[in-house]
Amino acid sequence: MTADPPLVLDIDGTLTRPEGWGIDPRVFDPLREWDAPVVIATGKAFPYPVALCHFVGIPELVVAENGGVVYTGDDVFFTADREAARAVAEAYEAAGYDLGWGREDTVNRWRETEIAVNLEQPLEPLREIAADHGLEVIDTGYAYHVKDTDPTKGEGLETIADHVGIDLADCVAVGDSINDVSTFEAVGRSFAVANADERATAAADEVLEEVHADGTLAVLERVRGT
Ligand SMILES: O=C(O)COP(=O)(O)O
Ligand SMILES: [Mg+2]
Repeated sequence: MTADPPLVLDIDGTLTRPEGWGIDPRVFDPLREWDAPVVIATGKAFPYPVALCHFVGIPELVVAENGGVVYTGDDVFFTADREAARAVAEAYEAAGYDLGWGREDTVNRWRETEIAVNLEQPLEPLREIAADHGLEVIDTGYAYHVKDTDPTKGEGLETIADHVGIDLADCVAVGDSINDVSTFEAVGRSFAVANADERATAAADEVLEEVHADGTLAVLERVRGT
């Protein structure tokens, strides 16, 4: 007997349309019909992956904010220090810079543990201020994330796997950037889409020929029922 393997999917760069932004609608049906848990592991703020699960129509199994927030479907865990990230944002703004998302900033408004900065903003002062506060800055290709070095998507995934009772060795992960490396290290099989950055490409078991959701859809075809 064969069964679909549990999935661990990144959002930006992985479920996106070939042009790089917006969820590709072709992923909705296969994910809703997937016969095993689907974990969404993202750098985005907590409400975004929850909403994605809600609208796809799958149980909410979520690693958000690069591991800073974990939702097992029953319990929420916060595993990083919100105050430190907020202090970095304030110091960056006090130095005359801007997070770059406009006045109402819906990118950070509901963030609980880290801060995201628009890629068009200066990186070096951000890195320096973050380092002064003991935090790191990672570039996902979609934003700079000011975060604790400690929690990762991979650790968040372990929490969910324990709770839901899935074996990480059975899991298949797809991702595109540095924040997916810890996921790739945690699971049995990992795939980097063709648009992935160097770190994700080096960490993945396999690098796909297809970009974005085309890559993810190709993986679903291959691993379905295996
Ligand atoms: O929030 C980002 O910068 C990237 O998000 P992702 O982890 O879903 O690709
Ligand atoms: Mg990504």
